[in-house]
Amino acid sequence: MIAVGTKMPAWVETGFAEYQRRFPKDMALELIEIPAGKRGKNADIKRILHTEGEKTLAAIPKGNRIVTLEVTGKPLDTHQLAKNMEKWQLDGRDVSLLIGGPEGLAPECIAASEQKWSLSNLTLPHPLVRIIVAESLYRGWSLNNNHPYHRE
Ligand SMILES: C[S@@+](CC[C@H](N)C(=O)[O-])C[C@H]1O[C@@H](n2cnc3c(N)ncnc32)[C@H](O)[C@@H]1O
Repeated sequence: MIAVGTKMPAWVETGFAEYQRRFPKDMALELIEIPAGKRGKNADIKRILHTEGEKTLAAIPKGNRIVTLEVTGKPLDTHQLAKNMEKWQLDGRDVSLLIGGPEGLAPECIAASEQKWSLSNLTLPHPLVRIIVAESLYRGWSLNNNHPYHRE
């Protein structure tokens, strides 16, 4: 997971860590935080987004599948997500899940995206998105591995 924003409040760190620690070693969830640009009164948001986008793209290991979290992306229920995860695993490439900052992802990140995943029609705060994505992936893993965490 590559997410814009650092120094998250304790509840975000705790919530994310709670799911991150559950992943098995062969499907580890790693978090790379990209510092958000300073959004002062006369901030040039376009330039800030561009810088965040460049840093985000630079953080993606070569050859990774790029999946962007976007409100306007494709919604996936838990079974569809689990199937996607199986496909990702069979394909063999690691997956970089990109989460934007206050104004969203930079156009260059959206252009590089191979798959756009929407969690809801609601615009969610980016700190919360990390936790929801971690939990959803863990639930997908539990479904694929007959782990009792996911119940119908
Ligand atoms: C506060 S939102 C950005 C809002 C911005 N106006 C936009 O439309 O992208 C910050 C980031 O959280 C993620 N995000 C927020 N809501 C989401 C949703 N419903 N589905 C998927 N990702 C979401 C996206 O990666 C977004 O770039």
